[in-house]
Amino acid sequence: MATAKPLEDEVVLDKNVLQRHKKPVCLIVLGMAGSGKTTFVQQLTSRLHARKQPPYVINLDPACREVPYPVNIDIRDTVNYKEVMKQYSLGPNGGIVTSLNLFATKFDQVIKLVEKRSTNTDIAIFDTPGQIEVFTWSASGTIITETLAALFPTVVVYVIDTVRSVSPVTFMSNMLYACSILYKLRLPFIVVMNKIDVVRHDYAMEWMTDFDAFELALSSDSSYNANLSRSLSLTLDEFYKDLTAVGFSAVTGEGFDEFLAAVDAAVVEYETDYCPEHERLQKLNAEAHLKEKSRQRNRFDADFQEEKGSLGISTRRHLSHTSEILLRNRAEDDKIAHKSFRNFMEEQKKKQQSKSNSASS
Ligand SMILES: Nc1nc2c(ncn2[C@@H]2O[C@H](COP(=O)(O)OP(=O)(O)OP(=O)(O)O)[C@@H](O)[C@H]2O)c(=O)[nH]1
Repeated sequence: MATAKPLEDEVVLDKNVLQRHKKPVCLIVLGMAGSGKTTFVQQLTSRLHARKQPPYVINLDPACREVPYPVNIDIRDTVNYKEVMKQYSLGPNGGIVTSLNLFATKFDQVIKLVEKRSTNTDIAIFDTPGQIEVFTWSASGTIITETLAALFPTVVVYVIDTVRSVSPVTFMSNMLYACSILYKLRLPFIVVMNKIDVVRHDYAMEWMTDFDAFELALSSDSSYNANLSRSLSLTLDEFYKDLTAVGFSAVTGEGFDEFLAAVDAAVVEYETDYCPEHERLQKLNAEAHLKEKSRQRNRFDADFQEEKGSLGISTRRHLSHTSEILLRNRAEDDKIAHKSFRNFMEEQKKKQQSKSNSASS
């Protein structure tokens, strides 16, 4: 398992993280409700401000009552979550999803604003809704994450409550969730073990590196959940190996330097692993798109040729039939016109004759 080592010289760290990129590093903060995401963002923001490196902060939680940090973009200024619930007759979670969807349609404007700050902001922080699945498994969450990752160095920060995770089964649930997000987003990932001012995170670090220690923690539990956690722990071994985890206290700020070092390493990972993979996938997508386009064109051409053949005969038949009718109609019309003209002339003749008869008598 990778743990970020705090650098001794803070100035060197700042140069590494903050000067290598012309674009800000985007941190997407995720975590279960109550894990401490908002307090974490608050702590991070105030420390960065104290260093005269104010971050650009975006709140993506439409349902939060108040934001305890200076926020640059707030979803609540764009979407009224309660109004959305009322208008679409939705419950709280549906309201959050729909609000996020509405906000995602304007995300290009957020991107422009973050880009504008590129010269004087090194970190952009995105605080997400407490209902984690609303962001991680929604279309808007995916759109937001993928758009950011395509344009900026982007890192997922997964906040875990160290106090609640002392139970091995809860710890395993949290890790499974982290694993599923990592494999879904495939972005550099940092696990922040929060609240270390209450419970140190050493136990969790040990469980991730030593299966026997985790097994021992579960030994008194013979429930189905415990057995499942035991076998899952073996399965997650590979995941743990590449995972970066840092202890943090969102209340005291302990772990801040270690966290920044982890961000620095994650940005390198973004450049060396994510970007080439992203480009490779984009190339593959473009190739597949071209292939599909040419397949459709060939199919259209083939269908057109086929139709042209059969349509030619029927069209000719149709045309000759139509012209026959037209010719027949015109002849009929001529006949009628001719007859009525003859009648008219006859009548005129009769009128003329009767006039001359009366004049002579
Ligand atoms: N002792 C201690 N308490 C913390 C820490 N971080 C957060 N808390 C407390 O944990 C509770 C939840 O914190 P929040 O920051 O609101 O958590 P959240 O994940 O944003 O919660 P949601 O918005 O519901 O998702 C609050 O009472 C915080 O004061 C920490 O590092 N140490």
